Amino acid sequence: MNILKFGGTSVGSVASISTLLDVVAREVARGERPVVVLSAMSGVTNLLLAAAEDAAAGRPVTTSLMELENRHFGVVKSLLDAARQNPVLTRLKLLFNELEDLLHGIGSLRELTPQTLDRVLSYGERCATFLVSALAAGRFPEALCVEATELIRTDAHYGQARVDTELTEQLIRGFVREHPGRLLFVTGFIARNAQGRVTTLGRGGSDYTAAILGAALGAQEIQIWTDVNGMMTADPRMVKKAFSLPELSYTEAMELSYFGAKVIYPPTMIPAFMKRIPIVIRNTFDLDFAGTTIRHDCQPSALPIKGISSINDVSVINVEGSGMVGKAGFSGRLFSLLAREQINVILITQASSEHSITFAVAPHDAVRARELIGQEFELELQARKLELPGIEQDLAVLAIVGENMKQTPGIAGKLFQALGRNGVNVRAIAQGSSEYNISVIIGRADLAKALNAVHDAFFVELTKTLHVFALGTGNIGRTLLGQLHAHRDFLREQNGVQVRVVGLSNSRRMVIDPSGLPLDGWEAALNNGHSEPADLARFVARMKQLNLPNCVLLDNTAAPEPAAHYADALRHSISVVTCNKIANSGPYQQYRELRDAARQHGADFYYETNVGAGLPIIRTLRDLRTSGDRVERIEAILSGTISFIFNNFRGEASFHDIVREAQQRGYTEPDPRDDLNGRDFMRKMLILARDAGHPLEPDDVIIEPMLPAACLQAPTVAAFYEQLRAHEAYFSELKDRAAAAGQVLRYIGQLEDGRARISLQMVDEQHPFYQLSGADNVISFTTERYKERPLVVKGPGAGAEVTAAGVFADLVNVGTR
Ligand SMILES: NC(=O)c1ccc[n+]([C@@H]2O[C@H](COP(=O)([O-])OP(=O)(O)OC[C@H]3O[C@@H](n4cnc5c(N)ncnc54)[C@H](O)[C@@H]3O)[C@@H](O)[C@H]2O)c1
Ligand SMILES: N[C@@H](CCO)C(=O)O
Ligand code: NA
Repeated sequence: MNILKFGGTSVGSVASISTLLDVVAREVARGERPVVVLSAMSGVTNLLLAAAEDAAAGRPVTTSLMELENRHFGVVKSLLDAARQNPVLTRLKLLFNELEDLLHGIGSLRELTPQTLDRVLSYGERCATFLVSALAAGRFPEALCVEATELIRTDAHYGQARVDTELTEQLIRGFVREHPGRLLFVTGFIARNAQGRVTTLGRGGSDYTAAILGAALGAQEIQIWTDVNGMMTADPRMVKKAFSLPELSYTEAMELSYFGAKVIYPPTMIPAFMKRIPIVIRNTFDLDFAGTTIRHDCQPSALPIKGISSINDVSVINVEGSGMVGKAGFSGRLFSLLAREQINVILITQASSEHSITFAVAPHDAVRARELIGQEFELELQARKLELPGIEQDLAVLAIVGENMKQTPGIAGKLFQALGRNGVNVRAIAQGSSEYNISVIIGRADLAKALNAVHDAFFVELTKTLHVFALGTGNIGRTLLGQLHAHRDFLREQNGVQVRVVGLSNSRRMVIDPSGLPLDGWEAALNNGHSEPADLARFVARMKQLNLPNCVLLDNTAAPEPAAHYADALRHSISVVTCNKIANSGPYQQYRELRDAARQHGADFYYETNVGAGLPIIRTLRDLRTSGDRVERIEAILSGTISFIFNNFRGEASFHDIVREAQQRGYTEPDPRDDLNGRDFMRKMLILARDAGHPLEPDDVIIEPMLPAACLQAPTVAAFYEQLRAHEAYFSELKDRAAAAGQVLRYIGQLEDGRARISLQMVDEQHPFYQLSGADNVISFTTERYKERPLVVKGPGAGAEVTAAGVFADLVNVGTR
């Protein structure tokens, strides 16, 4: 035999009541005779409460009564043939008249006692249960409406009465024995005390009714029919990736539902828990969904946690002072006081120094709690042995829950790493030694970010989402977006990463969409009605304000402006990935500041493509240094453009045309003068020198120009190309001189003893840089370990595909090291 409990939304409409009856019919068809427990129609309890308060305040209640009548009558008229409506409407009308008299009584007395309120509220369940049983009678002639006042006996604690279990079980069994073969429709929530007065069972009371009935009758299963797909891994309104849990233990279900997940009210599970009756949470609006089963013998799960619960508004009170140290009974006094005054304490922590106790309460209790402490500890306060506590507001609780956490190291580490990396400050922590709940208090504004970050960290079989704010849609930017689009399935399946581009800007337009821009339709998005004129400061401000987890600022521009925002982003724990060299090659002070900000705020700052595009140069240098090696000398060709020029400047080709070709192939900077005047190379040498441990300033890198002065001074790109043409003779003379000596031209950078220089050289076959083609870069590191033969990295060092690929790799590595 099963207990089927239907919540307010399941009896809220004509459609849901029909479904409800189908569910009952399915059970009956299987030869079962379930007991059905019903809540009031959705909204009705609140309506009754408001009507009672109105009556007590002398306000009219006619509108409320009308609404009540309309809602119930509406269902009867839609679901019952006209011929059978009358007796049902009459009986309902009788109930409404009783209620009206009661409200008039309250109005005359101008008084609403808890006892009377329970009586008023009972009409919600009584009307709904009568209504549903009357509708059911058409399909099941054995249907019987039962008021739980006949079945459940409580004390006189109105509003939240305590059940006399023994007597109640006798009553229930007796009733069922006396009504063999009947299909019972029982009112949830209400009961009766020894004086015969109506009582209610408190919040979630109908679930409790179901559990009491289930326990008394030894039910096989208690089904709680609601309007959501069972219990989920986190609040689905805040965590889009939250998913329904197939199974939970009673403990886990209690831990999860104390916070947030109001699917089931925890105390209601106790009778079921005692008798080990599974509770199945089902969705009336999704019959195919199997639901969540709460049972004592769950299948073992590989996941360390079951879910993350949260309370999105709490206040914290921190009681501090020397008077507490080593003082037995202090916390006893404190918490008895709060208990006596009905202040619910959500979480408590005390450091072993005993110098302070922190506890969290609902915001509406905070001021009173503080006042009570002021009164209770007046003497200690006067003697300055205690400080009058302050109230910290706008806080939230996040808790990870699961029985598998027990005896498993690393869970807390993972939780705090996810929080720390995302810049979420933890204000207080609590974990019981039972080890199935770790709770942290954090700022309310960080809750959504924290929930998502922690969800990503623990449910690793799901994909992690990177939230990217990208600048630049030029040569590199658009190529990268194309690569991300082309590889999105691979990324998700192989790396468990989803890249969501939330913000995109070029120098003209920008667009921000927290749900993610289409990677293949970004051009349209950048120009449609949701986009706006580019405004970097606003873009960055929105990025910070959205406060998304695993957030990355991506700079694919060649502009100086974005660099000014890197440190700010890093300080907000937003990682920065850039192929733009400007930030790393400005004043040394700025270079340092960025690294400090990244380290202090747990964010990543990746810039592999600053040197040698996608070639692993920055990474190699870092690995050498972190493993204790010391770089003695670097020799390198780091201008892909110039490399391409010298590799192709042969025979009849003109210098001018080759430079143009390098630009067309996407090797050059947006302004090719930056390559040919050595500035781009200088930036790379500077970054390498700094990464090798030398605090150089830009002017410290000596550049021997490879162009005649007139070319260097050209005021525009067009003028620059004209000058190149005008100096063809100069270039071919250079080329011929090298050829005559059996050599080739190479523009080479050197770093030795902390000094960096770039110069034009002619090298012969013996030189390791002789053999190059295309836009190859080559770098040779001579170090303490690589002394006899240097470590050499060589390959294409410019071009959109290889550069975008390097940025891609940096992006995917965010948060992994
Ligand atoms: N070409 C290569 O092989 C290579 C290799 C390594 C690194 N890089 C670096 O890649 C970067 C981009 O080069 P590119 O060839 O794609 O340049 P590009 O000129 O083609 O594109 C630059 C983009 O940045 C945008 N932009 C400029 N200022 C902006 C601002 N303030 N806010 C937002 N967007 C802005 C422009 O609108 C454009 O979309 C440069 O820093 C370059 O040094 C290039
Ligand atoms: N313009 C650069 C691209 C790589 O940073 C070059 O030619 O090397
Ligand atoms: Na690189």
